[in-house]
Amino acid sequence: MARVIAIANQKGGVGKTTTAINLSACLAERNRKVLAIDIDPQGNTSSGLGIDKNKLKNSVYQMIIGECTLEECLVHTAIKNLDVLPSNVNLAGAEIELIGIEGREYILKKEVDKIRDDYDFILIDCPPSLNTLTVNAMTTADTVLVPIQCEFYALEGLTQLIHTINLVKQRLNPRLEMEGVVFTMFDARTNLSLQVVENVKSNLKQNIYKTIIPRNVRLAEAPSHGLPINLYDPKSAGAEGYRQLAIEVIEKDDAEMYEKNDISEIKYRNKKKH
Ligand SMILES: Nc1ncnc2c1ncn2[C@@H]1O[C@H](COP(=O)(O)OP(=O)(O)OP(=O)(O)O)[C@@H](O)[C@H]1O
Ligand SMILES: [Mg+2]
Repeated sequence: MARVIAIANQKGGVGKTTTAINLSACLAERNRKVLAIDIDPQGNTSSGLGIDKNKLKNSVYQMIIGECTLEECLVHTAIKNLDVLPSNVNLAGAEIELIGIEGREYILKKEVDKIRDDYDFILIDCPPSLNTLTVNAMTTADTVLVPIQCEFYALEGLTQLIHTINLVKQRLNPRLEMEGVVFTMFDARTNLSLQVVENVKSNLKQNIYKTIIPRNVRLAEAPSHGLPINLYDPKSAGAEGYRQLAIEVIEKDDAEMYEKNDISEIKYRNKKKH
């Protein structure tokens, strides 16, 4: 059954979408079946994976307001093992349309529950706010992955985010856990990047991924070609970073599954390795 990871941070421009695109693609490259869900009206995960977001008949918006099913908005990308639920600017209207609708926090979960068994990982790219769409993602998810940009204001807003995660856990999704924090846009030439990493490590009790994503211009260029980094420039430092992160995410997921001692799942995964 898929591990569902919401990629969230209400701070803008910290690398949520870049992580959603490239972690999805690097997990798919390791033979995991992946669904990337774009619930940001900016639709950058969709376009970054080569989907023409303005030509969609069905998107997450139609699914959220009940006009289509998940399967009707699913797109199989040209990348092996990788599907996308795309979004576009229409989704910006959903927030208002959902006001007063009972169970609006569970709309995404109800759809995703139908296809959980079809994937190994489902990654949800959240918008830069703690709105109904982000709450839908957290209600659907098993864990929340928080990208943190290596810059001076890195920790700003993190308390609020952790508070929101705890609220969702108490009231809507008791299963929800913190996946961990991943540092993005690390610049080895500056002391500031190093200071931010040290500061966050000493202040945060959450799991912190060992992999640190470097600042790499190839990562910024890749979306304009509609390609993830492992296809756009497989030898770049950015590709190396996201491949390493994918390995860590798989190892964490495997370790938790072994802890649960789920024999059928262990057999299934052992087969995937070969
Ligand atoms: N490691 C990196 N190296 C270089 N550029 C990066 C890196 N990660 C992200 N960027 C660039 O930084 C900008 C913001 O990244 P991204 O869109 O992933 O952030 P975001 O958190 O999804 O933003 P938003 O909050 O608007 O959704 C983009 O232009 C992206 O190409
Ligand atoms: Mg984004």
